[in-house]
Amino acid sequence: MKKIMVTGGTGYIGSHTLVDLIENGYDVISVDNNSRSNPAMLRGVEKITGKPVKNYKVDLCNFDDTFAIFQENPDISGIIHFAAYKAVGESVEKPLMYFENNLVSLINLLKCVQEFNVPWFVFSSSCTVYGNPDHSMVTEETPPKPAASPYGYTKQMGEQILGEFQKASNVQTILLRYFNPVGAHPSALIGELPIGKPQNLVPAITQTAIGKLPKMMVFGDDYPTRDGSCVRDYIHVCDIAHAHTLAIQYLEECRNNSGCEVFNLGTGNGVTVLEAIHAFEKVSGVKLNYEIGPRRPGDIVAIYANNDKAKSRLGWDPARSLDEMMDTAWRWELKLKNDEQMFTSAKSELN
Ligand SMILES: NC(=O)c1ccc[n+]([C@@H]2O[C@H](COP(=O)([O-])OP(=O)(O)OC[C@H]3O[C@@H](n4cnc5c(N)ncnc54)[C@H](O)[C@@H]3O)[C@@H](O)[C@H]2O)c1
Ligand SMILES: O=c1ccn([C@@H]2O[C@H](COP(=O)(O)OP(=O)(O)O[C@H]3O[C@H](CO)[C@@H](O)[C@H](O)[C@H]3O)[C@@H](O)[C@H]2O)c(=O)[nH]1
Repeated sequence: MKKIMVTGGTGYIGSHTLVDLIENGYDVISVDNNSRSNPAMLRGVEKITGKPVKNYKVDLCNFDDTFAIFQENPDISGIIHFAAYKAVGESVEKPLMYFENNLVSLINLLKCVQEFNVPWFVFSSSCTVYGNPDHSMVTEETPPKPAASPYGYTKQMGEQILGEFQKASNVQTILLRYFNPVGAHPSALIGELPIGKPQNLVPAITQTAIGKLPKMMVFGDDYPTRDGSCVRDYIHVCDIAHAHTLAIQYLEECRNNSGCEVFNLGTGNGVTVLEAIHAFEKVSGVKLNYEIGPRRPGDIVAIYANNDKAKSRLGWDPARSLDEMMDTAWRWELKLKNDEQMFTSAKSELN
């Protein structure tokens, strides 16, 4: 059984990917310092899969502690590197914190990859690398534009570091550019746990619907789109998670032609903010208290994926609908309300 190290395994996408890897026969370990997540998330992973999962509570910016994990696990076949800070606004306020955390952790990991001859590496990138594109539909060949934030630069630089490292080391590398991951596992045992006031659309919707937030704001309805609100490519987190298993299988079967390959992970459908809200209202039966506000500075007008490459090369089939995304996000929010106790008590484990 191949062993995969998942960094950021107690986070949103990492936890769903642990489930998918285990269900597809991989042995996993997680490395997460819980700086942005709740350790209780792994209990959900264990409940779904029936398997215990070990998390190393280590800051990947600490080289010695990171190295020690590899010494203990010299049989790691691949790394899926999710661990990073991801809040765009915070990155504008604290750029050094973002450059340090997201880049030092990556470099430390790559030094260990070199030392321990780990053959496969999968990196969490983002459609943020395309900036505000000239055409809304982007392919992997669409040239990256200057990033809109320090966070975006960490993803662009991460891709560049990996591209150069791959040429020098021959480590088989895949860069996955996620569009907008949303929703939760259908069991409602794991999902997204935003820290503080949610900045992203779907958690803002579900927290408003449940009454944690009094109302939500639609950031602008005067864009040149079909209803004036911004267009994004929302993609179910379980479909994103499965793409990682497929990426590992792709590397395992030596189908990686160039050594460092990029894949867009989106559904290929552009959805406006208002369409997303209406889909939520339909599946939940809850009328959302929202109002139209001003544009959010830095927002991209419209972007969605051309996902042909991931479909044809990885055999990926992102089949879950917008309704399923909203339904699972809502059921997770309802579950959180009931299980608040579990997450509050688990919070005492944080740091
Ligand atoms: N969620 C999105 O919308 C989205 C979109 C595009 C790309 N991404 C990228 O995908 C990855 C995962 O995102 P997510 O939504 O699961 O985020 P998340 O915040 O839920 O998970 C990231 C995890 O990394 C951990 N972490 C951060 N720095 C660490 C460090 N130095 N050492 C050890 N652990 C550390 C955090 O505690 C957290 O559990 C990130 O790299 C993010 O930039 C996310
Ligand atoms: O309360 C809210 C929150 C969001 N939006 C709008 O909803 C859309 C989506 O916003 P959001 O969920 O914040 O996603 P993005 O702005 O597309 O950014 C996300 O998706 C990018 C691409 O994956 C990642 O790089 C970023 O880290 C991640 O925050 C945008 O038009 C926002 O203006 C609102 O109208 N009201």
